[in-house]
Amino acid sequence: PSPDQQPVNAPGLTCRLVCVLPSLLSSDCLTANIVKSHRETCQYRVEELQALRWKVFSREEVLAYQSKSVEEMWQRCAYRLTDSIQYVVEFAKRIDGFLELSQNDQIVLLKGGSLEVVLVRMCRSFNPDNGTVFFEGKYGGTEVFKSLGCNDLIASIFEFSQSLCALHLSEQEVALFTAVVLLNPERAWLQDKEKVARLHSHVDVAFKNTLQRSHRDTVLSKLSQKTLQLKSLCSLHIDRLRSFLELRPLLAHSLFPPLYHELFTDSPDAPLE
Ligand SMILES: N#Cc1cc2c(cc1C(F)(C(F)(F)F)C(F)(F)F)CC[C@H]1N(C(=O)[C@H]3CC[C@H](C(=O)O)CC3)CC[C@@]21S(=O)(=O)c1ccc(F)cc1
Repeated sequence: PSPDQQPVNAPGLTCRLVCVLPSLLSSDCLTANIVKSHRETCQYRVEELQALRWKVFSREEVLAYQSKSVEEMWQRCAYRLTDSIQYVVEFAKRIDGFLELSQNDQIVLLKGGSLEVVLVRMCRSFNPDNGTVFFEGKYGGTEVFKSLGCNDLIASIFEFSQSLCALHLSEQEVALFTAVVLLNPERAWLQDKEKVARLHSHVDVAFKNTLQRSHRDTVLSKLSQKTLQLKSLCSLHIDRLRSFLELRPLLAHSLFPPLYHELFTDSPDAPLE
């Protein structure tokens, strides 16, 4: 309301509105930016993934996967993961404020959070009705990944997807949750932690506003548990990957894409583009 129109008897209300309004506007703009960035940078649309749920691997196809070598199966997954992570890098770059962070902090956030974002995005390609995930064109259960030799990690990943699906997150909620996961100011080695914390809190407020408007506040507390599970999943991944690589020190460099090395091993080579 312009000054001459404002009701004389409610200066406090008008002032509060004027004070709150810009942050609501900016939080809605940030929400719109994050949801748009998410839609533009997922590999598959959720409608496509749901339409393909009937395409399940046959017994023969599962056996074929199980007869592959450990190396070949890790290589296939590593390439798919590297591919997905490149989409996550693009998602991050489109979030308002991310490119204003220092190059170092952009890389620190992506090294620490890209796998977590991929694991959240995975719930979109997971079918909770039969516990299968979309992989190389069809849906398969944990048995498809048997030759990886890390059944506990695979089982935990499937359980995580199953529990995330139980929250029935909308695309908007997945978008905002992955942005919150990515912009984590607690990542080690951040140069300007305060700047990341400000960006994180803007996204957090936008997420909370969105959830409150759709009466989904209960989801927030459940999602904070999910971030703890993500952390343990990722350390389990590094743990299994390290033991896999220790057995094959020479093979590793030829087996995995450079970006995979840059993100998941302490090797100094292959700068993150
Ligand atoms: N190398 C790998 C690797 C690769 C992947 C995951 C885990 C690992 C590990 F490492 C782990 F967990 F340790 F990191 C594992 F399990 F292999 F060890 C989970 C996310 C998966 N993923 C997806 O689900 C994408 C997410 C984005 C989505 C989109 O954008 O639309 C498309 C589908 C990308 C790679 C992929 S995968 O498809 O190879 C896959 C592998 C194992 C599994 F049990 C289920 C799936």
